[in-house]
Amino acid sequence: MEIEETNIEGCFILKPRIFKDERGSFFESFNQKTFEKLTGLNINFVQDNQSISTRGVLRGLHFQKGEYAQAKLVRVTKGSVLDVAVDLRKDSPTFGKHFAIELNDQNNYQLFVPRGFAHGFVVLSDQAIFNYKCDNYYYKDAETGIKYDDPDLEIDWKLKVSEILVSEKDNILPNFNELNK
Ligand SMILES: Cc1cn([C@H]2C[C@H](O)[C@@H](COP(=O)(O)OP(=O)(O)O[C@H]3O[C@@H](C)C(=O)[C@@H](O)[C@H]3O)O2)c(=O)[nH]c1=O
Repeated sequence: MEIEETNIEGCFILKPRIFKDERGSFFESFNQKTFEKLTGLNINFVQDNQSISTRGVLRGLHFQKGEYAQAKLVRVTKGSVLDVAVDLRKDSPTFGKHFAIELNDQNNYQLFVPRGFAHGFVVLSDQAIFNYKCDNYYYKDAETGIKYDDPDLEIDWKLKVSEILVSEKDNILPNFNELNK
């Protein structure tokens, strides 16, 4: 496993060591000891999630408020997505900036998104299976987010607007500036 810190402090790309042989391939998708050694973090993941989506589906940008905030370790086990993490830490030099990366079933990269971020992804392949670990439980009443096409965030989602499909809930999320009032 190799690790790369992104332009946003605390946000890491994890690149697994993939063993290939005549049968196929193998990699460790999570190893607590390695994760702690490489990130220097002591995170206790308590929930694993999976979603399946078709091309153009955009889930996000989501986060849970206050004490319900979640750090996430995200990856794609089928297909390809553009994954985006937006820094919402008010004291951060990269507040309001985002990091975007293509995660797919070829590179098997994982993105670690700390607490204090909004997170979302759009599916670039016909279908994608998205898997992630969270360090805090889902809590419906704490759910919120930012509208994916927020003008201040300037995220390039790589697809045409007409190709993007969001849930009703995500379509009425507030803008970034409303959040900061
Ligand atoms: C996220 C979540 C949803 N649900 C339920 C609520 C709802 O009925 C159904 C679908 O929920 P959503 O529409 O919120 O699912 P989704 O849009 O996939 O939400 C996820 O998006 C990505 C980008 C994230 O970062 C995640 O943290 C999470 O917010 O699943 C749970 O039971 N547990 C959970 O942890």
